[in-house]
Amino acid sequence: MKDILNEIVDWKRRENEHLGRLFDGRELRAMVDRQCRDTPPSLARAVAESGTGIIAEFKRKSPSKGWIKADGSASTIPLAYQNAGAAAISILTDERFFGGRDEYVSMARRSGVTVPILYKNFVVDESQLFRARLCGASAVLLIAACLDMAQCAGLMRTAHDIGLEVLLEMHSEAELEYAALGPDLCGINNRNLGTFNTDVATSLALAPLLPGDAVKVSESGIGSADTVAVLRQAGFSGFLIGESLMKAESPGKELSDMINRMKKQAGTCS
Ligand SMILES: O=P(O)(O)OC[C@@H](O)[C@@H](O)c1c[nH]c2ccccc12
Repeated sequence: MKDILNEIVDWKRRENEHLGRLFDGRELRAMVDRQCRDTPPSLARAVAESGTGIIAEFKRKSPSKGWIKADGSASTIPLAYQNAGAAAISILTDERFFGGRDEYVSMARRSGVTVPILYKNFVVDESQLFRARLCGASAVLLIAACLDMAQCAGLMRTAHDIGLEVLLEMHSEAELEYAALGPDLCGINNRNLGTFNTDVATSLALAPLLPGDAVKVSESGIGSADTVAVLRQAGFSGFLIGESLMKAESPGKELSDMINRMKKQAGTCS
């Protein structure tokens, strides 16, 4: 089977080259310096301090599932997530594989989303960081499997320089060494990006090996309040949830039902 991650990263490099002909990195950086004087809301704080810890994802399509919600609107769904109690929103901005766009972040902001927004893409080049900041994101995802340690450290430095936080995604014990770079949040992806299969056991196995003071986020394959409870018990304070919400007729309502179940469970425990 062809490794999907390799295919995506190859494409990303070509796409960056093409986009770089329209605006090069230096121009984008100058635009950031001129236009972005605000301090975006902190994803790490939102996750650590919110009651739910849920980062609800706007994802219209995926390589494993195809179209999940082709007509899903970035002007209504992220805001519905926020109203349902999401701590933060994740927005897929890759177009070819996930049906996303940078504009979806600005559309969500314009619709009234004030919680932190995670810019979700396969970042391999700093021009993507500038684009993330320009469209209104608070944080970017960096994926250990796409970057060597030096590249990852460099991108993290640039992200911090322009006021973005970093959620660093890891998937295997070998990748945990990247956590020493000091990201704002440490993510464990339950999905193998080679095959796209998910298994929450990945988070449970790796959590004890992460630095004790890391803000820990479990990503992918989370579909119920029970799973969130198990992950919370294992030390996670953030839960990145996409498909199980997006495939519902009303993603906002689905999230609100899940949060109600979480609250009921917390009530029975105390
Ligand atoms: O839809 P799910 O299984 O709830 O997963 C959400 C999110 O974790 C997933 O979209 C994701 C995690 N890391 C990524 C990296 C790139 C693209 C997508 C992802």
